Amino acid sequence: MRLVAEDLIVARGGRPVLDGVSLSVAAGGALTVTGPNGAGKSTLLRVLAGLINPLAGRVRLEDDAFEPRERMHLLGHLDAVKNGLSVEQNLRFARDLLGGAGDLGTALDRVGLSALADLPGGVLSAGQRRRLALARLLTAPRPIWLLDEPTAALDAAGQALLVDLVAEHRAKGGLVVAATHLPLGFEDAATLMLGR
Ligand SMILES: Nc1ncnc2c1ncn2[C@@H]1O[C@H](COP(=O)(O)OP(=O)(O)OP(=O)(O)O)[C@@H](O)[C@H]1O
Repeated sequence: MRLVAEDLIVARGGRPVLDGVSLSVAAGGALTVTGPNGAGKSTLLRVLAGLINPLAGRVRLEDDAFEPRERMHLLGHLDAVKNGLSVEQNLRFARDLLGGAGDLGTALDRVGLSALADLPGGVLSAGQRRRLALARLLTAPRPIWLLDEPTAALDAAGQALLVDLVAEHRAKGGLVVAATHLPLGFEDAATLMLGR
């Protein structure tokens, strides 16, 4: 499988944001998208996820029969935690919505949230919410991970966990596109600089 975007031209609010952006990431690969505030990193991830239509250009998967958006996880700025559901219920809801079958307890254990499984999502700290978002990647496996500032709010152990999860995902043939201002420590990641 290969994720390919060709000559994307994207406007938001009537202003040009991306002008002729292309990328190609093979199975097992990682691409880090960098650039100053407002350069269009989040916009690019949303276009890849099929949530924003480009004015021109296209996103496609090579060697894969599915629609790109059916194969992707977008981990965005907002961690989409439902405050009234428990941590485990939140994870079950997301898993079932995405048609996954991963074990909830195993995923919560992996991200360090087992002891909080029965707490309401609304009381989680920012880093704990981000860890819950990482658990969603595990319970509903999809080959393409689109990660927007994935280390935001994560402590050092959480950042190391992210590096491990990404390495395991790539070893299984997954691929990752991550928007970031900080070095993420992903091995052999290519870089796309926007806004230059
Ligand atoms: N819903 C929207 N309506 C209009 N303009 C928008 C909208 N969302 C984003 N933009 C504009 O698109 C441009 C790119 O925004 P985007 O969030 O993709 O940048 P970014 O590179 O991710 O920035 P940051 O580093 O600050 O997170 C910005 O100028 C922003 O103001």
